[in-house]
Amino acid sequence: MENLQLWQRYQDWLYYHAGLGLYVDISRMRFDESLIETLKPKFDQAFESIQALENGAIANPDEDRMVGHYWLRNPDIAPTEDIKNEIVSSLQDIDTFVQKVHTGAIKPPQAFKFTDILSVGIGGSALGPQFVAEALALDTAPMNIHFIDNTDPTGIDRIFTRLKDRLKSTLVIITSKSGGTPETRNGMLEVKAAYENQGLDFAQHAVAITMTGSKMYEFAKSGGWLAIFPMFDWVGGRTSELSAVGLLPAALQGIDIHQMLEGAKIMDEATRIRDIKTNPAVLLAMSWYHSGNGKGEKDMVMLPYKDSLLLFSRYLQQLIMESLGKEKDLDGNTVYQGIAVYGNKGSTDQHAYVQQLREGVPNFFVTFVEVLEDREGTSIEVEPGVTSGDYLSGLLQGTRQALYENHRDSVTITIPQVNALTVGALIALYERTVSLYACLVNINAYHQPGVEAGKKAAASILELQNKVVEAIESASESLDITTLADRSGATDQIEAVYKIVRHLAANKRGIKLEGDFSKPSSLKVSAA
Ligand SMILES: O=P(O)(O)OC[C@H]1O[C@H](O)[C@H](O)[C@@H](O)[C@@H]1O
Repeated sequence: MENLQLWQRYQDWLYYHAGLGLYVDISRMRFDESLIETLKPKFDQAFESIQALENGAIANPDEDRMVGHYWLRNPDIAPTEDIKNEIVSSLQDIDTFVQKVHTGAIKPPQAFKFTDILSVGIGGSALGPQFVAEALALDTAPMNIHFIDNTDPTGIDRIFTRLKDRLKSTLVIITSKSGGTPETRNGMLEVKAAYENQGLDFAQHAVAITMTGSKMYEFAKSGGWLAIFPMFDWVGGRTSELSAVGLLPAALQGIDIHQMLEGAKIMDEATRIRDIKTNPAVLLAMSWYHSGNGKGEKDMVMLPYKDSLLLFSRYLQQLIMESLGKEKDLDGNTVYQGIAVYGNKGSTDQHAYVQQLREGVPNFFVTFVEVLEDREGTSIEVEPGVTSGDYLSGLLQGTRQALYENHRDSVTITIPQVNALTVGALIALYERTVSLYACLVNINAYHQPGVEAGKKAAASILELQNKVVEAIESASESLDITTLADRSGATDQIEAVYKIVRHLAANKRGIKLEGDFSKPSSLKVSAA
């Protein structure tokens, strides 16, 4: 296509939201108008099911749950008065609690004020707060946030080392919707032990965000923790950033959570419009559909040209891949759906893998995120008439063009600034796009049956570990791995037994492993 034709296509397809100053440009996706005709009936159906969802239909049949993250930013549309009140009072509780923490009305026993936040959670209970902290928290924030989002002892120790003497002025937020996620439970127990080791009263530092009645809820309640904020049954983990999960840590960092909610509310309204060309989420869903042929054949490379948006792609990885990565469609057919998401930031990634994007396997489309304002204040000139920000802008344009010329498509989202309003809007834009796309390809975006398999397998490995240790302790001689597996009642799980003893031996857990490590069958195991 000639440049002038492209310019026309750009104008024909440009979406602009005046209130948010947000643009969506899909002109560099090579679809033709016939796609609209094909997709129109599917979109009509999608609008119906999304409205039903917003009205409180059971949208997650597996878990018999409503899906209500849209109500969080507009409680007036909640399906019942009770739900509306829950949302409003949770928000008030957050505001009050945060104000008291900031003024020192709620303070740790051994310091004047809370200075830091330690957030313990995983998946949807970590990714949103991490993205928003990176995007919006200032260096002058009233409190600094740290995350434990894994059960990695070294990772946990690194945080303790960083906090050192500040543990006594750190507020710990344990976030788990289910209240039963093992990684989060472990993180909580590790943090609790660290407080006790320093002679500090953990309960006076601890806050839980979880569903009422969960294991974590009972633990926090019986332990007399500072506060418990509710996680609602009808908010999924990956769409929970605008519930207490994201709002409490954000507000503690001095981020304007009301603006975040406002941005999301405005975007929700914009993406309710039942039209293809004037609904930004429809434009994105259509682009995804076109690019991957409705089967996720192409990966989504997220390239925000702004350091503060570095974690956007990581956040979207869960939102998109956990929602869309499904084996079965709603009719039970095997479909293997999904869209793979990766990316960090531009222009940095241009010096890493853009070579492959430009010339290698054409199995992706790019989403550029452009931020118009370079910085607050003026910039120096790095060359006559040119600033660092001009470079960033030029590199984005250049990469978009170079990719397009080589038949690599892209979408570009442009925002005026990274601020609470636009971040809230971006979250809502992608939440809605995921909902719409899931309807287009006829899958349930709101369950995650595949996640359970790994969790169950891990639990059975830990059970086996206990049997293996018993077998070693009750043996009077050293055992080879085959015999050990037999005695553990796990003859056919010999590889798992081998890996368990290798791990225990590496961690001074009272087990000795001897022999030729390149030949596992030669190894002898005994109690150390
Ligand atoms: O918040 P939690 O209940 O601890 O869950 C944390 C995460 O657990 C699982 O991996 C789910 O698949 C995620 O969707 C969820 O965000």
